[in-house]
Amino acid sequence: MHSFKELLTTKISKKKPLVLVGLGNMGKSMLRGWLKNGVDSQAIRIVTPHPEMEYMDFSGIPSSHFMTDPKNMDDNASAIVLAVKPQNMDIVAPQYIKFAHNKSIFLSIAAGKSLSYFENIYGTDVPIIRCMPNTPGAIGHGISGMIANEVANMEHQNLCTSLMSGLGDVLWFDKEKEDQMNIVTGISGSGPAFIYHYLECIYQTGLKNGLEPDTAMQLANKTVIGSIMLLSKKIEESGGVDNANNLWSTQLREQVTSPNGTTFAGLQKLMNPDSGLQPLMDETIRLAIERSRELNSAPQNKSNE
Ligand SMILES: NC(=O)C1=CN([C@@H]2O[C@H](COP(=O)(O)OP(=O)(O)OC[C@H]3O[C@@H](n4cnc5c(N)ncnc54)[C@H](OP(=O)(O)O)[C@@H]3O)[C@@H](O)[C@H]2O)C=CC1
Ligand SMILES: O=C(O)[C@@H]1CCC=N1
Repeated sequence: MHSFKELLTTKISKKKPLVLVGLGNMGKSMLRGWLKNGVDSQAIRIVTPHPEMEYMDFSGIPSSHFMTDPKNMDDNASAIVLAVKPQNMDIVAPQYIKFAHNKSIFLSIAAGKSLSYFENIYGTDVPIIRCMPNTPGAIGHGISGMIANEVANMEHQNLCTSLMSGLGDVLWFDKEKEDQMNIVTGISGSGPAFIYHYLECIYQTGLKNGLEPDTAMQLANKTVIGSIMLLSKKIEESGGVDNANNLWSTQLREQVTSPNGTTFAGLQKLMNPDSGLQPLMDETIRLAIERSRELNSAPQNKSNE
C-alpha cells in the first residue's frame, strides 16, 4: 500500500507523464504543489497559450515540456488535468480525446462542468474526476471537493487525492450526489472572494469614518488575519476538528461580545435574521451555486455574461 505522496512518484514517470492544461492561478498552484510533493519535473507536460513566458518560472521543467497544444504529445499520460476556464472547455477538452483511448485519468477543476459533460466527450469507460479546489491552495491551506465517475476506481481516486493534496485538504463526495459539487463551489471555491470582500468593506467603513487609508488597511487586514489565526489555533488545539454543535467561531464571537457593549450593538444589525449577514450570505452563495449549475451547459466564450 503506497502513501499518497509515494503514488506521485510511482504512478507518474517519464513513461507515464502528467499533463497540465492551463497554467493560470489554479494551474500554477497545482504545479507548485506537485513539484513540492516530489513529482519528477521531467515527468510533467504543460499546455499553455504562452509557454515562452511561463517556463522561466519553473526552471526544473525542460522548456520543451511546455507547449501550446497537445498535437505532438504521446498519448501515454497517467493523468490529464484540465485547468482552463469552463467557457473554454468546449474547445479544449476534445483536443485530449487521444488520451481517453489509453484510459488516462481526466481530472477537471472547472467550475460547473459535470462528470457527464466529460463522459460525453471521452466516453463512460474512461476514469473522470471532477474537483473544486480554492485559492488558499497556493500556500497549501486550500480545500478541494472531489467526485469520481463510475469507472474511476480507488487507485484512480487515490492518485487524484495525491495530486490535490499539495493544495491542502481533500473531501470526496458521493457520486450519487454530484449537485453537492455546485454547493462546494459556492461555499469554498468562491468563498475566499467573499471573505476578501468583507475585508474590503470594513476598510471602506474605516475610510468613511475619517481614518487614513494606511491605518484603515492595517486595521482591516490585521483584524481578519488575526481572527482567522486565532480560530485556526483553537481548531488545531482541539485535534484539528471543529464541533458542529458549538463552533469555535461561535465561542470566539461570544468572547468579543460584552453584555450590552459595542459588539453587541453592532451584532443587532449583523445578526438580524431577516436583514443581517445570514440571509445575505444565503443569497450570495445561492447565486454562486446557480451560476455553477448554469456553467455546465453554458455556451463557450461567454465569460463576461
Ligand atoms: N480561481 C479560482 O478561485 C478557482 C478556479 N477554479 C477553476 O479553475 C479553472 C482555472 O481557473 P483560473 O486558474 O482561475 O483561471 P486562469 O484564467 O487564471 O487560468 C486559465 C489558464 O488557461 C489558459 N488557457 C486558455 N486556453 C487554453 C488552451 N487551449 N490550452 C491551455 N491553456 C489555455 C489561459 O490562458 P489565457 O489567459 O492566455 O487565456 C489561462 O492561463 C477554471 O475552470 C475555474 O472554474 C476552481 C476553483 C477555484
Ligand atoms: O468564479 C469562478 O467561477 C471560479 C470557480 C470558483 C472560484 N472561482
